[in-house]
Amino acid sequence: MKQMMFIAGTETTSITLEWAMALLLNHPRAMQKLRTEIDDTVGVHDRLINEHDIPSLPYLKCVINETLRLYPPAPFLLPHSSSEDCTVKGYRVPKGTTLMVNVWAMQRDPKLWEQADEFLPERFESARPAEEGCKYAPFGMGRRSCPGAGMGMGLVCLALGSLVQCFEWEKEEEAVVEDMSADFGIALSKKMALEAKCAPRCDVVRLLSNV
Ligand code: HEM
Repeated sequence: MKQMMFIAGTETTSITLEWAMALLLNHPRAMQKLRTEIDDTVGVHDRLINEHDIPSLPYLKCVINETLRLYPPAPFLLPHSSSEDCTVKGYRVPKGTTLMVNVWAMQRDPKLWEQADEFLPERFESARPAEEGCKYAPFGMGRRSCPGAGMGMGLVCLALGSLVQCFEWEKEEEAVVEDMSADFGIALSKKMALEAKCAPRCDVVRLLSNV
């Protein structure tokens, strides 16, 4: 069980972080808006962002929700199996059928989302992910949805928030950052591993030594 939680919890969070950083590097206005929110709420020099700051950082959550919409780390969720014969919208599903849910397609469906392929974190400012019904499900749905959703969001918030709070970021190689193609499999990873340059904006060593 411990091993399963480790596997399920590490790749999903690291993949989300990589996509989020790539999206922010390609959208400097969003990067600046996020940095301003963190600077205004947490500051730059005195302390590192911590879990108590997360409720006061709505745009950080919008950025992560929008990243999970465009690049859900588990694009087909996990395979499920019907426990009974049933009929769904006229389709007969015999007991024992393996069911895959294509959340990647649902979350980019232009019938469900305006400017579906665009990175617009602001779309989550008014919408609450839990109220988006079946069109937004990066953690799955129902009884077998991700038990680590809260922890996963918290980890990505802290990791992304720290990277933006502590460093100035620049693209290393335009082509690599701008190429947002994905490797589709059980996990949706970035085909070209992200490379970026960073420079400390605050006394990172002193701040980290206080952790
Ligand atoms: C951004 C972070 C994460 C994302 C996007 C994510 C997403 C998912 C998804 C889509 C599923 C399958 C749900 C389904 O098939 O309906 C799942 C299952 C699971 N996740 Fe996560 N996850 C994340 C983080 C974590 C963390 C941090 C942990 C644990 C520490 C975790 C533990 C698990 C476990 C144990 C399952 C299997 C649940 C079952 O089979 O009933 N996940 N996750």
